[in-house]
Amino acid sequence: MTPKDMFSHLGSIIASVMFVWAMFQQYLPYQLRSSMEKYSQRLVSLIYPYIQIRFNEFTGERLMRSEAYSAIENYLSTNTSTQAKRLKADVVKNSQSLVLSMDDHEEVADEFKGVKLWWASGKNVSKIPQLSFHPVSEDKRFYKLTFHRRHRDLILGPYLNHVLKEGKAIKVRNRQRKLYTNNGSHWSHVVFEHPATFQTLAMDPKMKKDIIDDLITFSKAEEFYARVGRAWKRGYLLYGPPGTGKSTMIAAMANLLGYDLYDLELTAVKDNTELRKLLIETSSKSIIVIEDIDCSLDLTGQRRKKKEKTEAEEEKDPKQKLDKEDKDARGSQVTLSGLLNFIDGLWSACGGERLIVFTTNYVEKLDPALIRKGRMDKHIELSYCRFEAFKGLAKNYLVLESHHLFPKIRELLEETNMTPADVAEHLMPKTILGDATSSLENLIQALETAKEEAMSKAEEEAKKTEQSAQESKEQAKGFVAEK
Ligand SMILES: Nc1ncnc2c1ncn2[C@@H]1O[C@H](COP(=O)(O)OP(=O)(O)OP(=O)(O)O)[C@@H](O)[C@H]1O
Repeated sequence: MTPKDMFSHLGSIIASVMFVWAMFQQYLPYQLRSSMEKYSQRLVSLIYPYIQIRFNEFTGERLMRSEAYSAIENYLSTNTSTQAKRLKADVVKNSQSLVLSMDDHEEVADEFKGVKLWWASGKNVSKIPQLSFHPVSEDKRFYKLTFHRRHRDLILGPYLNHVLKEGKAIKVRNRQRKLYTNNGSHWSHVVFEHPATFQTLAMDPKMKKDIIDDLITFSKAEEFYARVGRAWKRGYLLYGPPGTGKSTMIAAMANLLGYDLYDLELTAVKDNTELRKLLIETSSKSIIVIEDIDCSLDLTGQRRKKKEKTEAEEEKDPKQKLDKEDKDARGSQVTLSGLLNFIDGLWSACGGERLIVFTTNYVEKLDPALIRKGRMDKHIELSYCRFEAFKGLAKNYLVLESHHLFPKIRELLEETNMTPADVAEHLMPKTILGDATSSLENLIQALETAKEEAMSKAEEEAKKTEQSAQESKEQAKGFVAEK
């Protein structure tokens, strides 16, 4: 039989089937037709070895958009862009990127633990016009999952859990993140769009890797925390001089994990009750940040007095002086024990993962109770810029992996304390046409000046110490002579 004959044969079979189907539709009474359809479906399901599950887009009496449908949509968005031939693209509310999903009546295959299954998207067009106050589409969309019945337990249990979890995680990754700040006992938010990432953060690469690993392990450790009966939280203490990247690192953490940020201004919180209310309102997958914890909180139970801050410290960090004066003027009765209570106890009342990050410029001033392990699990020192961190900055700012001025810079950075913020400032091109060499020369000059200043300061201090030692020696001599 030639292919042409085959097609004409097939054509006549289709024509006969269509004819029988038309007769069936037209002449059989409705009741007989529906019971025939019912029994034929039962017969097919006896022979047909596949199970099908349908997930409708809208469910319930009030026709709410189904969470399962939207999780599946997100889950399939990763598969569809590579497999499906017809895709739909949309900007979903609160999402930061275009979401691709398969178009109606498309099918994609998936595999789970060696088992193959199929997802198909479908649409029933409603024939009856609907009157509803709810945002109901007239087209009823659904996903249909098909799999062999011998894999029933695997698919209905672990696979569907995996799809829902993964789908929700994709949604979280794609959503627009928010930066919350508290105004008294209320949070208000803006869209969080800080460009800092761990890639742009200049620090020792080993230390950086260690922090990234720690964060990722934490974010995937839901089962572990549930098994050992601990609240899913982790505390980080970031300390180091101003301009060493503490705030930048927090932004990089939020970007890495896709978490929201809650910037908690403790001095604006009236008391422990208000603090509890604010913290309970934080959502899961968030980082709660308390910056400059040493200035925000009275570590002894009473507000600190201005004079406690030595002049030298204030000179070193004028921002803190201003902050503190401002805070003293407003006042807050949040106590250390209130904060500790929350960190220890109340976490358990809130589900989901949370990171709490404290920052300080003066770690030695913090009450040991606040930073002991278990409360602040990881202490991270952000320090002056050394050569490894500089290489990161040079790569980001100047797109340079090496340069003949690098050895000189290495030498100077080992001898001089300059913050990454200052180094970065010198690497910024001064003119649009500024080249890398002139930026590096600028930096060398700044480092040499800083080195000279540090040396003359040290000399001055040595002189002062010698002078006061001399004075006390003479005083002692006079005292002995008087006697
Ligand atoms: N390690 C770093 N890598 C890249 N850029 C940095 C780093 N440290 C600081 N910077 C740059 O310097 C600026 C100030 O840094 P940042 O605010 O993160 O410092 P900080 O330690 O939080 O200071 P403060 O204690 O005053 O709040 C940032 O905008 C960032 O561009």
